[in-house]
Amino acid sequence: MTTPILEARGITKRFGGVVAVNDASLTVGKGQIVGLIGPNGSGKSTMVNLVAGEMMPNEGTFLFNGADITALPSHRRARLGMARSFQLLRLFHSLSVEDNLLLANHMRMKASLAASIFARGTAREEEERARARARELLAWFDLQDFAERPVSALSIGQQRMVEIARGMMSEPSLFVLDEPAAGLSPPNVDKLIELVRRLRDEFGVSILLVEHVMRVVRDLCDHVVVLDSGVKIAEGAPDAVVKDPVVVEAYIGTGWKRRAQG
Ligand SMILES: Nc1ncnc2c1ncn2[C@@H]1O[C@H](COP(=O)(O)OP(=O)(O)OP(=O)(O)O)[C@@H](O)[C@H]1O
Repeated sequence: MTTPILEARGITKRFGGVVAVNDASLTVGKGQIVGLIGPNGSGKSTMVNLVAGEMMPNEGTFLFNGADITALPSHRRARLGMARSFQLLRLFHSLSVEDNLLLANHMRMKASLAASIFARGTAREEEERARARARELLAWFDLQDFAERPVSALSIGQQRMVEIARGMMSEPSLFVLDEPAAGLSPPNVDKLIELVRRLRDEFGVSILLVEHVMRVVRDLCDHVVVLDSGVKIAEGAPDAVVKDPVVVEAYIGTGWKRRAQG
């Protein structure tokens, strides 16, 4: 295991009587792609929201690069180097692709406006730097021909790329991807796999990946954590984890063991 970039230790989150995440721990090593899987309602989205700081756990600790970030809200975590994508894309559909990237940067700047202006020159210089970075990223994502088009004119596969490109504007060291393959056609799933691998290899971004599409998990992940009813029931290498009887039973939920035992 490489040095951890993210450690979730003993995380519990309750919603009234529902324990959505129950004393769960996971670690993402620097440069790793770690998968978070589990049946519907097992607590994956809740864990992602907790990691991103959009909600607070009832118990447990989050460490980012060894520092305790448990009490930090999402914008502070973003400034430390965390980005996330959303299951339901959060793009501005009537704005151009490039403006979506610039707006992400603008919102981040606003959170630390004075600091960024005094430390890094004028707002105009900052804006120009952001535009150059947006163009570089759009080229990297092979979206340069769509820069001026409204997001609404793009396919769902392209929109997912735009959302990931937008997250990359802040030069994150950890990217949390929430079901990036949902709704994609098989060729677009292939493209996504290739792109996520390149994100890690070329930018050195560590990735926490929530995904239902097992091909993506098996192809990409160095390590997989499985939740069921909020509890971590297994973790390990993807090929071993998907064959683990405990995991199979959690997914099919029909007690195949009972049948096997007669
Ligand atoms: N805001 C909330 N208020 C009350 N209960 C919630 C809330 N968010 C999630 N839950 C409950 O917590 C449990 C875990 O839900 P969560 O959405 O995290 O699961 P999931 O693994 O992401 O599911 P899916 O794969 O369907 O997206 C479920 O029982 C869900 O109903």
